[in-house]
Amino acid sequence: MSSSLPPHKAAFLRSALSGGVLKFGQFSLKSGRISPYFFNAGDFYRADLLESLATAYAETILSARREGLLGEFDVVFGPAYKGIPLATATTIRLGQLDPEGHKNTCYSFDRKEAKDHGEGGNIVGSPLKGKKVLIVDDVITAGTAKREAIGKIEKEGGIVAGIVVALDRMEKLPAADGDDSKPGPSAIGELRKEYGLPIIAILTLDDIIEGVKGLASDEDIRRTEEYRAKYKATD
Ligand SMILES: O=P(O)(O)OC[C@H]1O[C@H](OP(=O)(O)OP(=O)(O)O)[C@H](O)[C@@H]1O
Ligand SMILES: O=C(O)c1cc(=O)[nH]c(=O)[nH]1
Repeated sequence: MSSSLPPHKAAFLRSALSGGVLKFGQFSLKSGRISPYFFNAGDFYRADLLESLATAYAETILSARREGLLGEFDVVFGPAYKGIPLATATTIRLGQLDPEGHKNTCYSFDRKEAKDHGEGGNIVGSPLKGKKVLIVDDVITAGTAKREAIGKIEKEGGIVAGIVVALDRMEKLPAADGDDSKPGPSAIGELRKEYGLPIIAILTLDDIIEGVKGLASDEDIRRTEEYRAKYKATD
């Protein structure tokens, strides 16, 4: 493992590789692109992997707070479905790593379909009214799911404080005319501009390429570098 990555990034990358969460090969993305690498946060389902995932999110959040990149928040919100374990595990870990700052931090998540019996509604966990809410999710591909989550939180009276994701793929949005050779912004860049929110990633594609040297094959790294050169966003 390259030592140039900060320890929490290196540890996260190591467990993503050992748990098969980060894979190299040939994968079709939501955008239709064929990618030589894929990161499936849904594969962090084993106790040790989930613990390392929660640690990576919590440490990234705490270090962003220390560096002034992220403001205060009361609630960690995970958009259904894959965001749900991320939000609950991150909330527990924040409380363990920084009890003074986070023993009262809450979690919340949405239902994909509103429940019309029992307690009803489409939010589970902490009420959001008047609360500062941090969204945690796995990746941002087009930004659609994050826009939807922001809409739901604001509808409940919450104030979105920022977004934390596991991976910034650093790639440009697909061009409307299908011509991917033109330069363009990333979905993360567009969301930052649109909402003026801090958006923080545990790992970027640059971190992956740097960190997997010696762990992935030269061929996988070369194909990933080629992919980065082809699709890298301008922001
Ligand atoms: O639209 P974006 O903001 O770029 O994000 C892409 C999202 O799409 C997927 O989730 P999906 O909404 O398919 O739900 P899931 O968590 O149930 O898989 C994926 O897990 C990301 O969270
Ligand atoms: O763009 C996607 O569809 C995508 C890429 C990735 O690395 N991981 C993921 O869950 N989705």
